[in-house]
Amino acid sequence: MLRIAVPNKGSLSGPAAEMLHEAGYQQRRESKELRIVDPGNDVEFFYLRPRDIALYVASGQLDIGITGRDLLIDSGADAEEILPLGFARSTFRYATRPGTIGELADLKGKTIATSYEGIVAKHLADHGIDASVVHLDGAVETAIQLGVAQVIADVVETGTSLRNAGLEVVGEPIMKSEAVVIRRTGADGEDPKVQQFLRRLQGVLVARTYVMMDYDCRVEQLEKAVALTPGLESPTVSPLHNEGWVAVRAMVPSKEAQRIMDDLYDIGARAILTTAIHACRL
Ligand SMILES: Nc1ncnc2c1ncn2[C@@H]1O[C@H](COP(=O)(O)OP(=O)(O)OP(=O)(O)O)[C@@H](O)[C@H]1O
Ligand SMILES: O=P(O)(O)OC[C@H]1O[C@H](OP(=O)(O)OP(=O)(O)O)[C@H](O)[C@@H]1O
Ligand SMILES: [Mg+2]
Repeated sequence: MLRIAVPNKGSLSGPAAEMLHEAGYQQRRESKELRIVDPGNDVEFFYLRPRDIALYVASGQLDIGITGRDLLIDSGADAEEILPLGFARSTFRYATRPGTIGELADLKGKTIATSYEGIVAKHLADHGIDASVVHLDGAVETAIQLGVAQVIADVVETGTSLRNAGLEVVGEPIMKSEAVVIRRTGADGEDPKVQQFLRRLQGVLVARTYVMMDYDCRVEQLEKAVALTPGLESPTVSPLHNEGWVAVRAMVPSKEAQRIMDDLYDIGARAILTTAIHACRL
């Protein structure tokens, strides 16, 4: 039975459970459940603190886990990313009061508050900057106002928390993060159970980012039309009853669907439809 770690709280937990549900796995019914078995899929889910997941996976007790890339790197655990999942996207950045720090080198001698000591210590060491790091559990933005630090290093998504605290970012992002599937470093990459799990999640990712597009066009316009909708491998082209016309079917990225429909219309395609993809295996 495949043993999988899933975040039990925080920004990762809702979207992770939703993705697993879309991939056909049973999920817990209430947030106090710490472990469930899905016998139909031969999988056992353990609901753990996101920050602990890399450690459990590195220990070899659990086969794979879902966590944040930033949490994985911060943990220093012997685990590696095998599939990015596209949710809980964020950057990790230094921030301070406007006008206090111009560039990275100005961090020298400062005290930096963060919940991600591992990432910050490594970044400072890589840049040869000698600064102190103070660990806080959360609400790090308030540390400057309360005099615990002159600088913070924290997760930034919309920037609202920084603005509300009257802070501005310093330098470029230290890293970009999103939810990722991880496994123990060097674990068997061919394990069929793991491969099947990854294919299911990849199917959800594709279903979320592509739509199916159908349209009719004149045979003379087919090459131009196919250039607009090349599909993932190649579009399906079927004859229509009306001579000189064909029906075309191809997957297109959802974000580009409206532009592609305009372009197809301009070259004479008609009856252009898009439909959602609910699941797929590529
Ligand atoms: N506002 C946010 N937007 C996107 N991702 C976020 C946000 N806040 C945290 N994350 C991501 O969530 C993961 C941290 O999850 P964790 O549960 O430890 O913290 P949290 O979501 O801040 O929850 P809490 O602080 O309430 O426990 C990291 O990968 C981080 O990048
Ligand atoms: O750029 P934003 O969109 O404002 O998002 C970033 C904020 O979200 C998270 O905080 P959370 O609400 O989880 O509280 P915490 O700081 O206690 O973890 C993170 O730690 C930042 O503070
Ligand atoms: Mg938080």
